[in-house]
Amino acid sequence: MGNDNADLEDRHNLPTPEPESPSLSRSRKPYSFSTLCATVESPNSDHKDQHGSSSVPIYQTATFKGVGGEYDYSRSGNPTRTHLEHHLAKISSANHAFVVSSGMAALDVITRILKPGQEVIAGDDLYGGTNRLLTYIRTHMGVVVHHVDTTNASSVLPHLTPGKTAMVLLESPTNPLLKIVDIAAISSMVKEKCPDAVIVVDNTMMSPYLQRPLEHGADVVYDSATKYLSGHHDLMAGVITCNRDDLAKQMAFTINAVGNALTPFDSFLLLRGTKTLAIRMDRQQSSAMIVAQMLQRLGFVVHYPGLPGHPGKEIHERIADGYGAVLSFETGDKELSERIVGATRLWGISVSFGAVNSLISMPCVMSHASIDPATRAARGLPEDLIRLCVGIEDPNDLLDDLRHALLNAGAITMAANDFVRIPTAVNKAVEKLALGELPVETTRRREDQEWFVSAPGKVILFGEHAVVHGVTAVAASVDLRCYGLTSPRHDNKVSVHFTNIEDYRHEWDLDALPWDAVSPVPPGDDHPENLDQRLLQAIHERALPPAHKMPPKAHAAAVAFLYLYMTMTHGGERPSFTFTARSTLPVGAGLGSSAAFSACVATALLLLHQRIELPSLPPRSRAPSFSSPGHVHISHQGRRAIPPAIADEINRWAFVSEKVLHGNPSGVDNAIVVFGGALAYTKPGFGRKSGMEKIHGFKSLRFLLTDSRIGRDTKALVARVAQRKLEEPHVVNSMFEAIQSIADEARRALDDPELPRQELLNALSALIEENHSYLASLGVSHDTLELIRLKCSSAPYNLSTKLTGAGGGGCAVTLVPDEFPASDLAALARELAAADFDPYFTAVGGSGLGILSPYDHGGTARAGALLTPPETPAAGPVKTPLRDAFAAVGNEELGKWAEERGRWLFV
Ligand SMILES: Nc1ncnc2c1ncn2[C@@H]1O[C@H](COP(=O)(O)OP(=O)(O)OP(=O)(O)O)[C@@H](O)[C@H]1O
Ligand SMILES: C[C@@](O)(CCO)CC(=O)[O-]
Repeated sequence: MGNDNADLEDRHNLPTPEPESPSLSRSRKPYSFSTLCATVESPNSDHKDQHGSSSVPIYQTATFKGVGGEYDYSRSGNPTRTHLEHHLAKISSANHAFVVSSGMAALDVITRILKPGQEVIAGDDLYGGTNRLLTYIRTHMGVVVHHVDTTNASSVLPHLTPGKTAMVLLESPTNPLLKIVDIAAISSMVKEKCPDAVIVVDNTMMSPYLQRPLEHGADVVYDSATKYLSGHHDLMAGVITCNRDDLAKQMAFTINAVGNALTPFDSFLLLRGTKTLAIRMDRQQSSAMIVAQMLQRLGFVVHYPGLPGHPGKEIHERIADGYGAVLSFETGDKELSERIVGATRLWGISVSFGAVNSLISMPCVMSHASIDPATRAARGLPEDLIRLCVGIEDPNDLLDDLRHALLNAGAITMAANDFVRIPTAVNKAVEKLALGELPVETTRRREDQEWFVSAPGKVILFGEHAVVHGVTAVAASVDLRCYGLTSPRHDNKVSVHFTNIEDYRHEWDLDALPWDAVSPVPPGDDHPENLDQRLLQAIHERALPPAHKMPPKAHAAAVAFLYLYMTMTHGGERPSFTFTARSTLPVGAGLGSSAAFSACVATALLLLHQRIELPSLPPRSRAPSFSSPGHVHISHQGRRAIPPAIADEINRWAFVSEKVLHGNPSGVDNAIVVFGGALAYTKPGFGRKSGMEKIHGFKSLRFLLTDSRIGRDTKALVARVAQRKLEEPHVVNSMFEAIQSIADEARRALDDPELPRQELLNALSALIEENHSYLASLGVSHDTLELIRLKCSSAPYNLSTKLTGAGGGGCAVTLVPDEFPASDLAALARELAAADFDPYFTAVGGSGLGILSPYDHGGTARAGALLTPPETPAAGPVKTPLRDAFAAVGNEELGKWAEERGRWLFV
């Protein structure tokens, strides 16, 4: 037994120390959630480690020596646990946090607030263990428990009895049906009628990263920390947070009295797990969305609040910051579900969720088996329900394994090179569709609305050409964009309209396309590394006029469009629409017009072929106020409105289009135009660390871009360099090595916060000159580019210039120092224009790919900005509210006009 004398007991009533975290007291901008997670601070100066250990030590001791110290017995208090509790209070924005031995122990502590005769209102779709404990307190403690459908906030009202209702227990989203409860609405309703009732929320499905119910009226929140908070399924723990001192005091008493506080070692493990909560959760929920989309596409009834048409989506987005990583789906047949679960290999069959590894289960036979079948049926819990808890594995592996399991179990089959669902006797999805029970959004065809997308161009500062051969390139997006608009047609035709290329139009009868030559890529799969030559040949020979009979640029663009259209087709769906492209970028001038065009085509086709699901608007709870309706660039807390998994998918398909247009692209152009900002990009397969890294400090730089107006062909120039490398490998390779050093040095300089500004600019200028001289030696400069260089470098300008992109004409980029006089810049621009060049001043490092949100009915969108309204019947007259204006608006106004159409979601 511990020392329970009154004095000590008093000390342990409120063991959570007052947070002295700099994040709370500092006057600077508060840290974002992931930073708070990763930085564990001492609760107060008494807890500073004497040796300065950077990880909180495990005080693996039951007792502490001495009298009158802060700690005496680990049941009552332990330094490792104190650190953990302080950390959890900090990330939960709570005044008090307690950690106990499991999530159920947390609920046990909370329900001990109740007294016989009092009443509890709880949801009817609760976790089985919660249900079991509530049944126990009902039968053993004389507490009355009402189960109501809390997804309908007003269902709580009839059971609210002042003086009797002591607790309202909520869970959102519910597990396993992912129903959404309006925590905020219920809280205010309860507070009004029964101000003494304690509102308790089980937040396990979300974790404090995605939802903090204390901010929405809850009094006490608990999490099973066994799940997301720890993340590794290597401990059991429960967390209780609250702001009310009286409740905290009561619960602290119970924890000390019953002795269920978390052990020192588990406290250490949990603290460690919590540090990576945000990063795990980001990955897990983006993969969950991909899995949910695939299952929905196959025709299963999927429960996931991130899917359009989910009944609680809007409420959830108001309260939470993400959709979580648990979803469930119905197959229509319990035995089929059992076969599916048994056939997975990567998805582990297990109860629980929240770990880094993915799990699959059937709630009715596992986690919810403790609820009797009749009650399950009464609460609408389908016996065939499969729950998926998505981990951090590669999403493609997860999709692949699930598809195999569905295939092996006989839930889907392969037809016309695509997976399709095999109807079951009790195919609830089909029944619901037939009965019109599914929400309109789910049933409305994508092609019946207009989709408006855009992508920026790019400027390569260092490493073009060499990047194709494995050298790192440094590049940034430019603020000139390509726009793509799809407008519905109902005549079984698909057409393209390239306004920048002689206003070229072409249409195809969908049935007349060379379908025999296509090998579609199933949704979720990657396009093979090499292009399908058979399809390319068929497109050239059977789908388009000979190249010399149409503008060559339009020919190339049409081939890329059709190649992607046909390769993405699946499930026999062939959407009929017009794709219109317009660009404020000069086409074929080295500013990535092809990559921007490719990204627009890829995005539009992924949407129309239902291969990506557009996220709805970012949750509003912590979103900044959008000063401009056109820029929902960062949704909130540094997370963006288009999730990384979707951006990756768009980037992969944009790369395929680039391959069609360019032959052997490095991938840098499409990466920049999709992800925006500034990147150091290294192509994989050359023994160097590949991938992309964000570069900071680029946005503040100013550049002048000058179009030489000499047309050139990137494909031919890239091929020329490859040929030169074959002929003189030593010479060319040593130039590539030198360019690699230039890129490395530029990155180091840009990343060095201590480097004085002037030194940075001097270093970049020297590197620009050096890089250009290697490109000239590679044979990709041009007389006009040398003339531009000469003009810029002569007095009084003295500016450094290099070619950018493929060279051979196209654009030059000139670094403009901060203090460069505006009058000189204007004079230089005049001089360049007089020599028949086109100078551009454009911002760099801005937004990447954007999609005009189709969900924004009203909001900040201006009147008339709606896309096809929801009531448009699927087969009704074709509505194309954007199309005519898009084609007609002047080039100068295009960017502004696009911005004003509504709310843009960006990568
Ligand atoms: N707005 C557009 N409409 C239709 N096709 C376009 C458009 N913009 C670019 N393209 C396609 O991309 C091709 C231009 O690619 P190219 O690589 O030669 O130029 P770039 O992308 O501007 O330069 P770089 O690749 O060096 O950055 C065009 O020939 C055309 O096929
Ligand atoms: C010339 C090149 O390096 C850049 C074209 O913008 C080609 C590529 O990277 O694909």
